[in-house]
Amino acid sequence: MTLHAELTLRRKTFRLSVTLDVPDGGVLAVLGPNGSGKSTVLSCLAGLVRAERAHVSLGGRVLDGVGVHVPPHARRIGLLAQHPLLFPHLSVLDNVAFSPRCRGASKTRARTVARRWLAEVGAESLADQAPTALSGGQAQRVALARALAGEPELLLLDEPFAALDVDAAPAVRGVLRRLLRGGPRDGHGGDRAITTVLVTHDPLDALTLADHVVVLVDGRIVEHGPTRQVLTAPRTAFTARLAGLNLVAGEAVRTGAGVAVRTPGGRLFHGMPAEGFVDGDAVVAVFAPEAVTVQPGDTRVVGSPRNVVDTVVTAVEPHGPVVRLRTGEGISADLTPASVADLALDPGTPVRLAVKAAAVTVHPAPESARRP
Ligand SMILES: Nc1ncnc2c1ncn2[C@@H]1O[C@H](COP(=O)(O)OP(=O)(O)OP(=O)(O)O)[C@@H](O)[C@H]1O
Repeated sequence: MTLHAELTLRRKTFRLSVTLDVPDGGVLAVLGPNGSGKSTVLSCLAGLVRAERAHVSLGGRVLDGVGVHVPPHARRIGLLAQHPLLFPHLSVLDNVAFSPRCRGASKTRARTVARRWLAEVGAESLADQAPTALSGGQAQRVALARALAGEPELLLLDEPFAALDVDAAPAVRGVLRRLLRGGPRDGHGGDRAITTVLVTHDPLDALTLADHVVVLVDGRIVEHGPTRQVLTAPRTAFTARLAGLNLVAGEAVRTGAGVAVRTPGGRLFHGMPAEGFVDGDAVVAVFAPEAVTVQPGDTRVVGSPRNVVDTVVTAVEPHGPVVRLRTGEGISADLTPASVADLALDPGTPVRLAVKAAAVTVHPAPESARRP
């Protein structure tokens, strides 16, 4: 079902103002720093929190509007939170059967539906267990089965892997990926994917599960678009950090071959324009930590890197097979452990960073950065 939502809410100093659209069967990821309003958006959609102004419709059915506020249980929305919150006094099977029972199914029919959904999430063998006997990953799979057994028209996922340990998360992630990407969804063996809003802190989950993403900062959407596009060409520092990219913001200065970003401190950062700019446009330069070469602070630069930054190391962190160096200019660089040892890099070490202009892409800054 197509979701359209316009939500406005004020809470002391926090103000939320968002518009979301998710096509039928689409998966929208909501990313954002702590306190940016992600959970509030889900609570409003679920009907648990009432926005001051809301227009929410699902497949044309108005859930919130002028004089309309459909209560949570009548919305046909499934919610999966970080913690499974299973009913401790019911068996696994009856936890899942609870959803169809709420929709009026007989006990026998509800249990048949529940068994089918437990099989869908690979938990059929747990049917007779008590929730207290389950591991975190098992309980989350059962909670997912319960959310889906109600045949919701919209699925809300609030950091569904956040409370799982590293061993349990991949299995639940795999189940969700399969379910969100097709598979029996409508209770009658059809293969319609369910419209989903996923709140996550993990860019990989956004990339593997969601078609589109919105980035929420301080209750406002600062970036939106196809997931891969937003995460490979971030426009805000938050998204760049999340995507593991460097971002330098400033105003455009056209140069002979390309464009440079003049930072508020007056530094020029040369790159390749992603689109046409005029001088003074608000822009961001984006480049990968692998594109940054690191030399001792007193090195003469050889070759033709257009961007040279003298700074100091602030942190040296393991990052998969490489070491990520953070520096005083907010620029990160990836090096091999051997290079870090050769260069004797520690916090406080002066370094000279170099980045070729060809490795830097310049994008327009988001609308919010243009406002005074
Ligand atoms: N029950 C509440 N009463 C008052 N203020 C609240 C309540 N819940 C959240 N807030 C405030 O509303 C704002 C948005 O919170 P919300 O939990 O939606 O953010 P979030 O993006 O989900 O954060 P996180 O990633 O930490 O879960 C924050 O300023 C928060 O302090």
